[in-house]
Amino acid sequence: MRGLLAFAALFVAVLGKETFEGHQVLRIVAKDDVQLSLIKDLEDMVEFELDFWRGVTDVVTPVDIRVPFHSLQTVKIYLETQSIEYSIMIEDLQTMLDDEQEEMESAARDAQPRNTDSYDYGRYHPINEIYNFQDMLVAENPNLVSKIVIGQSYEGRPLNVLKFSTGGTNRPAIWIDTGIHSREWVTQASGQWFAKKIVTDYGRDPTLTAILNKMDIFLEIVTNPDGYYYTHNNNRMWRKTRKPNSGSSCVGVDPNRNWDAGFGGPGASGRPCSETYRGPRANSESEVKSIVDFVKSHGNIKAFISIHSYSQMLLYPYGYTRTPVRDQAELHNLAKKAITDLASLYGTRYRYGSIINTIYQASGGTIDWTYNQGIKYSYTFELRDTGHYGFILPPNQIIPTAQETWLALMAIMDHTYKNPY
Ligand SMILES: CC(C)C[C@H](C(=O)O)[C@H](C)S
Ligand SMILES: [Zn+2]
Repeated sequence: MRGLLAFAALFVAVLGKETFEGHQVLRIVAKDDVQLSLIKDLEDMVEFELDFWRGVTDVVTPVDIRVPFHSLQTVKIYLETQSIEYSIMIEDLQTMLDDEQEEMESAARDAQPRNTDSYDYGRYHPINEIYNFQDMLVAENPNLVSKIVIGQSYEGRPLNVLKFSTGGTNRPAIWIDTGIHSREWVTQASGQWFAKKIVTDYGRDPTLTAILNKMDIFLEIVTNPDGYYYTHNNNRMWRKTRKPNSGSSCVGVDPNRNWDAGFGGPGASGRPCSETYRGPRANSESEVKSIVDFVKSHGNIKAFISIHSYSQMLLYPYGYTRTPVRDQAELHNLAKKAITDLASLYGTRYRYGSIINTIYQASGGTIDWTYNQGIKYSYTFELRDTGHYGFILPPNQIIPTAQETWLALMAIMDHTYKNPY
């Protein structure tokens, strides 16, 4: 096995594509708070190179950790000697990634779609295909869709935002972003489906038509383009931006810890090698600063929805403090309505609540900042699944995920439309 891994390391060195032979994802369940803190201690054992797919929340919520082969035995002994229960959620990550790659390669051999009707929404697309999709959608719907570039990523890729508008000037608006964490592929895929759904349903669905006759919708599908490109070409597990950190060999900042809301407080890391590294200062990442500048210059955004995966949760502020938001009751009730609508399609069950009470403390987060900007209807989704596949959700779940999520989005957008403020 070690010989194979040495070869894999060589393969990475030569072709620059990280492989994950022998990596396992462990699902760890703490019995009590003592065990929970022992699990949390693993976060600081940097030599294990652990990747927390789902962080420490509370005793009842499992923690999912990707453990590289070289740390597996030590980590399992650490858990077993403390009688901490764990199961192996993914036996060999590379096997799953090989299946995913095979599906993508066979689909990529199909002819390139000539329009957004023949575009395959049921598979994962590389960044150039998503950019082409955006341009086709705009060309096909010139009276409804336009593309604005709100900035550039660190590596110089355009930060494209699709604007859906039926006229007016600076109308009250709804913002949706997907893919700010690049490895959460079901979100960018769902974002493409949402874009097509909007142009398909306008003029047909009375609720959406009413919304778009009075409000605009902004949709940023590839919110972290450098990271997304990197997941396709170098490291499928990449989450952060791709800007180098001075003084460190580790690259990237967590773009969901880089906002000026409780920035630098508990719930983010000051270590550049951490997956939740907050960055040297708030808005240090152009991918974040570009949205900040857009929100401030627009000044009339009424709902802000940032879409992640996985865990099946609908979250509202705050993440950085236990202080409830002023509009907690309304946001809680709306979240309940939204997840009820979501579940009505396929029975997918979501948890909901404030970030800090439902998942874990997270500082410098997107929707904490947008809420503090006065955007009352600020939500974070965590799409499918609850961990069986995690970030490697099979493509046959893309469309069902997008369809059910759309029902929740419509609930939030309709409420925003009917409750102007
Ligand atoms: C609001 C936070 C807790 C969401 C979470 C994260 O950024 O860690 C994503 C689900 S990855
Ligand atoms: Zn995320």
